[in-house]
Amino acid sequence: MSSLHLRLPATSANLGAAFDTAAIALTAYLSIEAEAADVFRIEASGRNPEQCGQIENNLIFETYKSLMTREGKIPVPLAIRMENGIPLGMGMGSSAAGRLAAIAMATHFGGLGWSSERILAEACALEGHPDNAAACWLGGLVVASEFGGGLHYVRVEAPKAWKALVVLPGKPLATSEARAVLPEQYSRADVVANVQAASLLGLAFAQARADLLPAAMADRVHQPYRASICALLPKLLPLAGRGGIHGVALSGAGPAVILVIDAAAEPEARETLKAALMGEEAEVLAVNFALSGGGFE
Ligand SMILES: Nc1ncnc2c1ncn2[C@@H]1O[C@H](COP(=O)(O)OP(=O)(O)O)[C@@H](O)[C@H]1O
Ligand SMILES: N[C@@H](CCOP(=O)(O)O)C(=O)O
Repeated sequence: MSSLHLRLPATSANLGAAFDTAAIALTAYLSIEAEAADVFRIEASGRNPEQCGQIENNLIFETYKSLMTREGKIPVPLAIRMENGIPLGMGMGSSAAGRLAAIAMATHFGGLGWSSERILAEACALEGHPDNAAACWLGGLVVASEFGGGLHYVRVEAPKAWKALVVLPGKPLATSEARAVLPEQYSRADVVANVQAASLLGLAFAQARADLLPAAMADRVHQPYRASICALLPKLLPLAGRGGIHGVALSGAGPAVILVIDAAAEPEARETLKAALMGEEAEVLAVNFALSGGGFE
């Protein structure tokens, strides 16, 4: 059987108000070369190589095996060579990329015949929200809805003049933990504020309206509750609209924070960021917005 090569981008979900709805693909990648083998093997390099290289309880192998079994196939053991550019547990969509890789491998090695749309739908179901998986598979900025049990989405390309600085703290945070702090109910004022911001967001990206980003990336649904477990967020939120930085939001469920900046103003944005960090240890990852996702067909 032929080998399978996959290249899946990191994603930053929510972008503030578009909680569980929008995400943007970034130019940091999970690359995988997989082939049928006698036993399961992984050779991992890049970020978090120990965790990525574990055979037991590995998200990718577990997802692959459970899908194959569910579809009545014997899970063919796989040998994987992985180069991982997506930090795990930082809010950059590593689990969405990993799950999509597993589903694509089950499709290929199990001969499932699933379309690209079906692969994406399976990933959204496993993730429990469609944002990261849709942007990872399709590229660009994707707004997705699960209205009526189906997946509905639209994709736009981010303005070429914009890029992002993703600010990573030292310790990861599991998405499940960051979801557990959210309330079950919200006031009408909070919901209206988020509908306004999220509606602006898509149009601000589509029309390159950097002036709208401070308002379009404001959020009252998840960030206020996650601020206590994502220490960089309250420090960096006030930078929106200042010193070359257009908008600021928690990246996905955190703990990383994404700054949308003018590419031409990167040195100024870095200076503004450095001053706000006040010597606090953080890695700054500069990325462009990825136009292509990992999907095939
Ligand atoms: N390349 C990978 N290889 C193995 N496991 C992975 C990989 N990427 C993600 N994971 C699993 O997903 C977890 C992170 O998922 P999650 O908490 O949703 O954070 P995020 O998606 O923001 O990185 C990791 O702790 C690990 O269990
Ligand atoms: N909408 C989700 C996004 C989670 O993204 P991740 O990259 O942190 O897995 C949420 O905010 O919980």
